[in-house]
Amino acid sequence: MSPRHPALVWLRDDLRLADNPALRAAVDGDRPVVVLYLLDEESREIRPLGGATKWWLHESLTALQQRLEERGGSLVLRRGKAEEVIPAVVAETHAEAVFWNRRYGAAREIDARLKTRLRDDGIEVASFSANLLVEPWEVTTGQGEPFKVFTPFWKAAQERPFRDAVPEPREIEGRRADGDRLDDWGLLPTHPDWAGGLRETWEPGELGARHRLEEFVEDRLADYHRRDEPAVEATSGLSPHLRFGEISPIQIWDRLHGPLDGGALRNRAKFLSEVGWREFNHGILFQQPKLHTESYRPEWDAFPWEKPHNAELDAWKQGRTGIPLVDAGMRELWHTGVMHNRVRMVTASFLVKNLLVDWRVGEAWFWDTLVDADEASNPGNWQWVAGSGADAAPYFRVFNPELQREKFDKHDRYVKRWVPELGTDEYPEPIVDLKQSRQAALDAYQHLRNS
Ligand SMILES: Cc1cc2nc3c(=O)[nH]c(=O)nc-3n(C[C@H](O)[C@H](O)[C@H](O)COP(=O)(O)OP(=O)(O)OC[C@H]3O[C@@H](n4cnc5c(N)ncnc54)[C@H](O)[C@@H]3O)c2cc1C
Repeated sequence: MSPRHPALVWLRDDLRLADNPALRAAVDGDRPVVVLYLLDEESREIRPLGGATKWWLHESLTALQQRLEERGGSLVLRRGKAEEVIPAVVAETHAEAVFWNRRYGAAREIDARLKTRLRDDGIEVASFSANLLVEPWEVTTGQGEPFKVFTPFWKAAQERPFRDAVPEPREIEGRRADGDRLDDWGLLPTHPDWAGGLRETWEPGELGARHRLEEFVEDRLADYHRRDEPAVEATSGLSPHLRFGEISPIQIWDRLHGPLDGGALRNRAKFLSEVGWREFNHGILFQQPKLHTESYRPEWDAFPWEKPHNAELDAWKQGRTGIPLVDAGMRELWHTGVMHNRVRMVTASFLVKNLLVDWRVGEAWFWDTLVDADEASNPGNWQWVAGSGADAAPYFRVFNPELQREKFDKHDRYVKRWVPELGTDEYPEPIVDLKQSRQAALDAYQHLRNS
């Protein structure tokens, strides 16, 4: 009998066994399966991971490796340029098929080129919808154009039929191949090890994602109407799990349409609409793959940003601006790898509007420090705050961090958690006058409109 040739499953932002259409297709094909994760920091279309997402990736791959092994599979780790490594692994393993789940940023150009090349070599290649509820090209206006405004987008998206979740394989006929040792990739910080707060906060991996979803639905969804209050634990904390595809939005959707009690049921639509913003941002990324470098609305590239003042920028990054809500948020980010959504808006607005720093500078800091940093939602939201994005907040809407604090953290519970020295001599004076800097921002905006 001739040897059976394997199928290669190339995992990217889909580090899960359940509802993984590419993995499922390979297992169902009655062939041995090589499961590969490739760390590509070299291809032009790839944006290398920041420090916090590298930490997460290490932990998530460790968890995935274990789950694959429990089912008879294994995880092959390779590093390098996708267009060199994938054909090399195909050749080494004599794979006759390659499967992957789609991505939506600039890297899809790599996928398109590889698909053509492998097919030319006689390899079966298939890509799957896995990480969004609907494919961006399926949700269009009556004129067939992509949506630029969230509300009609989300309405149209929900009218589309969603795919069914696919079951997790119970057994995998794994085929081994040469690969790297995860520890040799150096994804974890060492000197200094700044990841203590991340370890305290998170359980990366598919099982962690499932626990988080279940715990949210059972304990916190009923409070989701208080999601804007940073001291209340009312949101899901699912963003990094979604970022790495440890859980799919279809799994979330299905769970939210399963058993729910009254309070949770009342908040379901609002919660799902936030998941809808993730879809919307991916649609925007699909239209504009250079979302982190170019303004979605090109006229914004003429905005007169100030050259960042190093001392001010450091104060912002380190949470020493003398503006309590901004400082609390920036410290939460450094410690936990996330920041509450409302506080993200406030800290971003402060940088872009009160300090007049180009949104790209803040986006890059978040990219390095957020565990949920993703190519669509990070630049999409920064551009939303700056005013240059799709369905963006108008530029003249400058968040007043003191009013936001009064409204959403009335008793300073959140601020005091992160800024315990508030009210003592140790706490710095504000680095800018909020009123004057707001006016300077409005003047700069007027300049853009007149130009
Ligand atoms: C300046 C700025 C930068 C941001 N950068 C990111 C980022 O890199 N990655 C990221 O996932 N989110 C980003 N967000 C959006 C949002 O802050 C986080 O998704 C949210 O705080 C995650 O917490 P949660 O999972 O508890 O959210 P929940 O309220 O429980 O929401 C559920 C899910 O919906 C999605 N979601 C919620 N709000 C948004 C939003 N505004 N845009 C897109 N998706 C959303 C997330 O996947 C989230 O996990 C950013 C927001 C701002 C203002």
